[in-house]
Amino acid sequence: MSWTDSIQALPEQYQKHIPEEYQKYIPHLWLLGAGVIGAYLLRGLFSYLKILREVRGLPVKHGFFPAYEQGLRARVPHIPYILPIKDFYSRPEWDRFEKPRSDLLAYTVATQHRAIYWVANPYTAQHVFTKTSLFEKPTFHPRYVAAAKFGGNIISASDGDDHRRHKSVVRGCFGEEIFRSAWDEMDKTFELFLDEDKLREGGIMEDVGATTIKLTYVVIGKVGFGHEIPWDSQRSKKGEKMGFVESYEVVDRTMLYQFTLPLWIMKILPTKELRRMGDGRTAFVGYCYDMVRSKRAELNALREAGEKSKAPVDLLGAMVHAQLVAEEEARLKHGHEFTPNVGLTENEVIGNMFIFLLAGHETTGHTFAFTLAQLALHPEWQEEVYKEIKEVCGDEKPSYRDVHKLPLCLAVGLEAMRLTDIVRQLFKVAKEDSMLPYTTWNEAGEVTKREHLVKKGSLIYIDTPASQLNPFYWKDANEFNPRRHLGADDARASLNNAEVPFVAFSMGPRQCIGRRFAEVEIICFIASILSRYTIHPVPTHAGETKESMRERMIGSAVEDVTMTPGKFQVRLEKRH
Ligand code: HEM
Repeated sequence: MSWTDSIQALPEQYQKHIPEEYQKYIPHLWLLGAGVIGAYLLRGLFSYLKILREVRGLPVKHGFFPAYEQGLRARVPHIPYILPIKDFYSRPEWDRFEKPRSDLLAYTVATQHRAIYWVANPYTAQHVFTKTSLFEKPTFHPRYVAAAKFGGNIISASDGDDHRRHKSVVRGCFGEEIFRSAWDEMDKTFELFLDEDKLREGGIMEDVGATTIKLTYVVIGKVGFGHEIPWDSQRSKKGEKMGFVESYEVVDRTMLYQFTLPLWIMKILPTKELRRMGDGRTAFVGYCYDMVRSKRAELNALREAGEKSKAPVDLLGAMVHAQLVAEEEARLKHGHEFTPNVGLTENEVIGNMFIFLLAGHETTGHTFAFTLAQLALHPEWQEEVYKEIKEVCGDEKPSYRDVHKLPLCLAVGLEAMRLTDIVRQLFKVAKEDSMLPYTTWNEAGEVTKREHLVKKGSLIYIDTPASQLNPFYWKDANEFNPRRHLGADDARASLNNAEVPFVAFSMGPRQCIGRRFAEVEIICFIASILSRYTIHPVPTHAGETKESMRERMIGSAVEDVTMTPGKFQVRLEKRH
């Protein structure tokens, strides 16, 4: 029997469903299918060989699937060559670069037809972030596609016109009034926390990560959406429509599902939890639309009455306000009422509010937790910060007017973030062929500066945690030393004054637009807590070593959407 006969013989049970006159084509279909698969494999092979040539000269690791995705790599098992998690991810993060003695690594991933580079050099990172003619944001990446689910937004916007359009409105949100509001709300929420958790006179802060995330969540609820969020969660009765606070809480708690599952899946699958997620999303989006429309009507009414509106003190109001300003400017420029394509659509305003909720509190809440852990382990820095607060505020309670005078309060937060980076993976794609600088070193630690030719289309992953632990750039990289963020004049921590480029907020035109907002929250929180309390670790047994406590408090953190602290306690002792 020839091989075509045998192919024809194989799917016999299916053949009877196919009209007889077409049965003779079956072998051709098989051949066509085999040809398509063969062509795909051949293309894969050629592209793989091309990539191997491109990455020659660098330490290279191979894998079949992209086993480096944050949120995935800490959860799935290591399967050599198929899902080689351990080749792609290490803790401490610098280890992966230390062993091959290079702060630039290359990966080939069979399912991705492009070279992939990992950067752990802060200057290379700065180069990639700021050379916008050479590198751009890969908005095709699933992370950004998912983030656009609730409406186009600044984080998912492509570099250039689209990003500029979003930024022109979103930038308008982050003015002095909003920063003051962030301070005042953080201050109020800190007092609420002391009362609710009965810690006014000191005591054990039970689950530090869960508490600090609540603090920033309450603050973004008020400063983002203008709503008072209670300390404890709310639940509507069966059959009742969710109120804003409950829907906000449901969406926030299930953010990963909200960005990955379509609404109809949540509605049809018969699990209570998924249906609750879907109901939460529907209610939350509805409230956002109502809020945007009523804010717009309110501000428009003021404009028509010829009254000047006050700068809003919540982000949603500020965004609607900034949108109206963009439309007004276009009107003045073009001289007519109709202003199409100016600023953001209503859908995009909602999309950006989701981003504020996503980016605006988990990041800062986790930073607070790691900062408390570092301070508990370094009482000497608590005293330094206390001295700064006393010199600036005396016996007065720290307030927003002191925000520029408390650099060390901010620097402890930045240093905790350097040692435990929060966002962790930042991506770029090469727009052109260009040279990427990097460093190698020999056994004796002698450094050689090199360059590697990166071809157009390659993916560049900035490994922010490893960049911030690179010992060839950061002096005593594993030491907790907040002063390294203050610059030579020991003055400002916030103006990229660190001893080498600090990449936790990214850099260049796509750097974190909420950075100052986060910084104000950090300064307020640290000044509030350290002006009144000293912070202490809670050992599990007498004589527990500092190393063991560090491991429990910081080393137990796991990667999720952001770096998430494990459960640990600290003890607050009231100062007298
Ligand atoms: C410690 C706190 C924070 C950290 C570590 C942080 C970090 C980052 C990083 C690394 C990026 C770049 C992301 C990328 O390129 O994919 C980013 C972007 C962004 N962040 Fe933050 N962030 C923080 C707080 C905030 C806050 C409080 C807000 C808003 C209230 C915010 C809003 C944003 C927005 C809107 C972007 C997109 C900027 C753009 O693409 O132009 N972030 N953030």
